[in-house]
Amino acid sequence: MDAYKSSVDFAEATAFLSHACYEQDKMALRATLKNKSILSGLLSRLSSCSSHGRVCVSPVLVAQRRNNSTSPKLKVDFNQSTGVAVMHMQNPPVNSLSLGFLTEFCIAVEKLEMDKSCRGLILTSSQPKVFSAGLDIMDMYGKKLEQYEEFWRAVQEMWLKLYSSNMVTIAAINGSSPAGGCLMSLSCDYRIMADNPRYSIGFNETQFGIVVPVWCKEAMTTIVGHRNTELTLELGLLYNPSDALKIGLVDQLVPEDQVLATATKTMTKWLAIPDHARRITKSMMRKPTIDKIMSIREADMQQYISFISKDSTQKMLGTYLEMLKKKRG
Ligand SMILES: CC/C=C\CCC/C=C/C(=O)SCCNC(=O)CCNC(=O)[C@H](O)C(C)(C)COP(=O)(O)OP(=O)(O)OC[C@H]1O[C@@H](n2cnc3c(N)ncnc32)[C@H](O)[C@@H]1OP(=O)(O)O
Repeated sequence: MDAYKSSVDFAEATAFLSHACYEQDKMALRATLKNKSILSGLLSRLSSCSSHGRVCVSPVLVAQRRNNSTSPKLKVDFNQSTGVAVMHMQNPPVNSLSLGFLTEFCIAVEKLEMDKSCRGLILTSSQPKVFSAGLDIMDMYGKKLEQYEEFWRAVQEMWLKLYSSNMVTIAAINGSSPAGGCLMSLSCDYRIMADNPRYSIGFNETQFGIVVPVWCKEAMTTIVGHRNTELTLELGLLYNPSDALKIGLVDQLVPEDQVLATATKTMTKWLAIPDHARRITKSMMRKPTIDKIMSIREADMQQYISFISKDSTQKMLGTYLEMLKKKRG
């Protein structure tokens, strides 16, 4: 129950935040989130429900839809005639999933989710050569415990929002997508990747001494099976696009300049299926994983905080950051 409530806390906050698109408002609301007494007041006004595995919030707190909204880290183009939104990630240089980015991302997905006319979401990158570099290591390095907690809650929420979305979700992977970037695309219904051997996708975490959360392992197993998950996660493997296709980590490869067009065409095919039947089926496939994750959400949080704040973990992250920076110098 606590785990469920926590999810609603963040969902409520993100829905509320969609009224307040600017930095000051976001900071104020984040502060509010930390204040349990205010939060419980807000919660009592919130009627929460769980439908087909998707956690949703009371429409009372949901903002009016605004089309083609532009925020600093995301650009959302919503075409009302097709019912498809294209979300361009634009968090330079490498679309790392920072707390700020994840907050905006959750708000944007929540807004689209609540808009009945939006049936499909294509996720892509505005950055050259990179879909997403994964979690922002700066948010996992040298921070206070409460900052680790806030960050991890946003990571969990990003995954839950995408994985449990009622919309058809397609990842148009137009660049490298390691670690958290791979997780983000794995949460979608379909993955189309640019056929460029310079790009890579997978989970490299163990290579620099960290471990993916159990829910990431679960989600990956449902897609590429136990053996491929075992090999990828233990060895920290990143695949080139053709190897990723072979193990089923992506569904289709296309020339780089056709990624978005193919995603749009594929979306039309998916949207030809009656929504209710597709949604119920999606829920049938994903709800067991979502339920499992919800039931361990707080334990997962504690495990993350204790792991990430260890001196040995911090030392390895520091070394990895140095290595990333030296690569350029
Ligand atoms: C119990 C559970 C515990 C823990 C679970 C945690 C699970 C963690 C998941 C993660 O996602 S951790 C992040 C893993 N990501 C990576 O390892 C990717 C690292 N980045 C790259 O490999 C490359 O940057 C690239 C994405 C392939 C792009 O290469 P490119 O040559 O185009 O860029 P460059 O490497 O020069 O980077 C530019 C700039 O960006 C900084 N950077 C890169 N990635 C990250 C990141 N993930 N977080 C923060 N910063 C990142 C890099 O240092 C450069 O910075 P600089 O300009 O200051 O030098």
